[in-house]
Amino acid sequence: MSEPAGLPIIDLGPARQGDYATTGALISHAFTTSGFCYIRNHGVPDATIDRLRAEALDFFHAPMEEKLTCKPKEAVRGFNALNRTTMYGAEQPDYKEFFQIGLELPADDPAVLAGQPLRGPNQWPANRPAFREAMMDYFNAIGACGQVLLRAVAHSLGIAPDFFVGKYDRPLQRTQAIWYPPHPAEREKDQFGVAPHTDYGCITLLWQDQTGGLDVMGADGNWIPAPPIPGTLVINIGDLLCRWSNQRYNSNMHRVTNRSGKERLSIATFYDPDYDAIVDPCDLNLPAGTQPLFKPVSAGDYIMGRIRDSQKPRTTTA
Ligand SMILES: O=C(O)CCC(=O)C(=O)O
Ligand SMILES: [Fe+2]
Repeated sequence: MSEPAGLPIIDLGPARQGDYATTGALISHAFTTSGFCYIRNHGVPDATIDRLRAEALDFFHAPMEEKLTCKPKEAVRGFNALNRTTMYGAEQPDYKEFFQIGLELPADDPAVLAGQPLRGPNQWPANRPAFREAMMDYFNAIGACGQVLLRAVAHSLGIAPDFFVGKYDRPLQRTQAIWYPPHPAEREKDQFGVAPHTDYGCITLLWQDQTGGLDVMGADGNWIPAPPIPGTLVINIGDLLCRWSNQRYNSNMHRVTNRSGKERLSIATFYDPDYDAIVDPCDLNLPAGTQPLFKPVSAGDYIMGRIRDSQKPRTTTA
């Protein structure tokens, strides 16, 4: 398939071999314009994706009582039923279910004991070892891809290739299997799977099934479809990397609708740094004479603030 307008398909192969220059230049172009690109040769095996897809669908098709046994104890891990999140300014909560994991830490890990947000053991369903294995396999494989991307991004900003990976010792990686039932006909007009939003963190890596439904904001204010392209992932940057780069990189609006009449599955990974990583534009090779637009902030505090905001109860007009 050819490239959708404005959304280049970038080969990650050279970067996986340690050549960040070619990939870095292409990434820099994509991130300074639409903020989105596709990548191929991403290194996540097809078998890893296929297995997770099958296991995740099986889980989402299970009775609600079973899914609710892994209701999140804290903000992020486990099963989230329909309507759990609302994007800022949206009229309706998002019409999606999702199951989310993060870095697996034991209950007696010091960060967990200290009550650090976004840390903890994952909430797994009791009798689904294959789902658990498939999620963990994917989590590790997509994390490895994220590391390569971080090196290419660092190169593209003119800083040492290891700058970001040095801040991803115990990353706040959140991987979600997201299930979008078809929108109910009576709510089609104002209903989104995910309402228009920008992502919160640094880099998002997305696999999507063949259904379609993701749109990205074009420079002219019109939505550009970002259809599934076999063998690729969709990559975009979030608000934290936009801030870190002093707005050289664009964290762009996007949305999901599912009017296909069928279910849609995607697997999104928000690949973000250590909780205490300090995000300071001054560390990212600011061009001479440029003033930082943002004060330093801790990655975890920033992301947690955004997650809490998305989960606030809202009065809806519908
Ligand atoms: O499911 C998708 O295609 C995108 C989801 C998304 O944008 C998000 O969860 O932030
Ligand atoms: Fe998003």
